[in-house]
Amino acid sequence: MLAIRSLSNPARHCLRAAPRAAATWSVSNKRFYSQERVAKYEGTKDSNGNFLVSLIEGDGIGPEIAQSVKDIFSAAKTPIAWEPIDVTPIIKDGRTAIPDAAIENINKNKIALKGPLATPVGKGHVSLNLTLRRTFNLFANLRPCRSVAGFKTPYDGVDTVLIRENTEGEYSGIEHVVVDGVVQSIKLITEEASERVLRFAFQHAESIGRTKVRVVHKATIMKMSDGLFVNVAERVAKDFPNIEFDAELLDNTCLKMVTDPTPYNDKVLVMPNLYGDILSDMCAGLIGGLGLTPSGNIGDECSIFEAVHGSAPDIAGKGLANPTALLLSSIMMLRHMRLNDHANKIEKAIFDTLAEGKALTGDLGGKAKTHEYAAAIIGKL
Ligand SMILES: NC(=O)C1=CN([C@@H]2O[C@H](COP(=O)(O)OP(=O)(O)OC[C@H]3O[C@@H](n4cnc5c(N)ncnc54)[C@H](O)[C@@H]3O)[C@@H](O)[C@H]2O)C=CC1
Ligand SMILES: O=C(O)CCC(=O)C(=O)O
Repeated sequence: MLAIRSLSNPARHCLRAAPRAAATWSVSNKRFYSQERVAKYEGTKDSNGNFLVSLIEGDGIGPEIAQSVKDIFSAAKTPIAWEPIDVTPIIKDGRTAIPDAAIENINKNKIALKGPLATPVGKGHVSLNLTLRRTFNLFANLRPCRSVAGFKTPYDGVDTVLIRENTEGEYSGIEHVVVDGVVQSIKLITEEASERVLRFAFQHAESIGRTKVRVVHKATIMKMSDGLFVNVAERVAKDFPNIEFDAELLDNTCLKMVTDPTPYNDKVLVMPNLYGDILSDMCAGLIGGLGLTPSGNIGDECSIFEAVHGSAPDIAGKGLANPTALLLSSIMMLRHMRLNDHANKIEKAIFDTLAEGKALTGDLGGKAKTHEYAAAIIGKL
């Protein structure tokens, strides 16, 4: 019997908020969301007609790579006005929370760009990255990963698209001590959150012209939690007859991807939270590292774009960081805002700079400092 009284406040809240998940293990036919359910951006503008975007510079290398984005956007005359916000955590009702002013700002602008936020290991405040995703119900984490033309790695032609459930699963943060020396961490999977991210995955496949969706899971072991995720996937797939659907065990996916990732180039992969976190770092390794991979946290009301990587404390403050991942995240953001011409222009300058290879940062084998690489991109706009 689960000792709910011994749980922390957030854990009690989560369990109470999800009674259906605990009680219902078979999948009903109920539709939570229509097929047309897609995140839409309707932005706010300042008096100069620029779109207002909330900016969280983040920790470690965050301010350095955010500076590159600001410089390049400014040089490219992108119609964006940044509103810097402070997400230093506060304690509200006994839980770690984002300050009200930051929440109001993101709710107003509907869109944010975020640098990495550091989380203490094994102690201290809960992850602010996860708190932001939950606060704004950013249910899908879209993580594309594509080989950079002209930059050679052992893998050619990688083009994976990974979608990660972003609000629950192994990252629900429900943990407690059962007795001394025994702790329990709960993986919470709900039919509702599974359906919304799975539906998003099928819709995304359609929107980018991919004909296959593959769910990645371990329902052989986690029969109820991953089993529910896979069951919902099978049901949602029926609404997308033009998309081929199948399922694969996570360990098999890892093996196959590091052997030859190209068979994944025609698919959208969708999976529970933790698997997506790990697999997306692995994909980054295939194309040259974390300095290159972007992501978008997509919700119905707001969306927050960020690099896949963290705060890189080992290189922070030295001007060595590669800003490409945050830059490509900001390109995803511009496309989400339907500013495609601006996105295309900056993206071309980034890829031309990488292909030329004269001003690469250290992680890509070059000697350029962050600002020198950014200057090279500006020179190609
Ligand atoms: N979404 C987020 O904000 C994330 C935050 N984190 C946080 O970041 C902190 C550090 O975590 P780590 O495990 O060290 O992972 P990390 O992603 O910060 O760094 C891993 C390795 O990749 C390198 N790297 C990462 N980004 C780079 C870039 N842009 N340019 C060049 N090299 C780069 C680092 O130098 C390091 O060697 C932790 O506090 C963690 O909680 C970690 C992952 C995601
Ligand atoms: O919040 C963190 O500390 C890391 C989270 C993370 O790696 C991610 O979810 O992308």
